[in-house]
Amino acid sequence: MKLQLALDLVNIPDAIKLVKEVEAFIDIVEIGTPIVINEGLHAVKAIKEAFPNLLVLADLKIMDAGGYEVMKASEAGANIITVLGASSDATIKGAVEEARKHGNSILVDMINVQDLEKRAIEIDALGVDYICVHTGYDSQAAGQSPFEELRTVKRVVKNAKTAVAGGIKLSTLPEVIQAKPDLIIIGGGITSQDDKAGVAAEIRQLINQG
Ligand SMILES: O=C([C@H](O)CO)[C@H](O)[C@H](O)COP(=O)(O)O
Repeated sequence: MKLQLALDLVNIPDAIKLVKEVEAFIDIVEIGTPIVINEGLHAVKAIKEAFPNLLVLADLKIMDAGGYEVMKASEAGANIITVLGASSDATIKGAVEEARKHGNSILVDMINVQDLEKRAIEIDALGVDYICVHTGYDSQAAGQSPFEELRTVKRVVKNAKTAVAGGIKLSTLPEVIQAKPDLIIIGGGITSQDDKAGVAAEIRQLINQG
């Protein structure tokens, strides 16, 4: 199980400062959608240059023009790029094809997909690297969590790795670990804590214990 730190509500200098605090405990840094909106792909480039040994995920949530947008993110230094599960098969196939040219990976974000089981099976056949269940901020605010959806994708996905995101914190991590996803994505559960390094270390320890 790998750990991805999601950075969403920071600018580039604060993102670098934050990653420095926890870099020993994480595998992947996510440049979240809000950062990309604020700073563009420069944020991906800056983080990759500052932390060449960490994998960088660009959370573009691509919905169309899969090949082109994956190309631009790859040129900026991203190792993993996100595409929405609700996008067309053609978009997902284009994204995968382009990612392969750069030795990169595609994570499909299943946020708000209505028939999760059916779409996960379809997407699993398209050769993507990760299928990620995700309860977005707005659904988290309405009291939702991604744990049941994680169990669904773990049951039906046979080829891709599985990932989970959406409000995960230290107290809910054991339930997530029990389902054994390949990738656990945590944003606010680390970034909004006073002792970020301490919490990240505890999270890493729990994940390592599996
Ligand atoms: O993808 C995300 C969200 O849609 C904002 O872009 C977050 O990175 C993801 O939800 C993880 O963050 P937390 O929910 O704070 O753990």
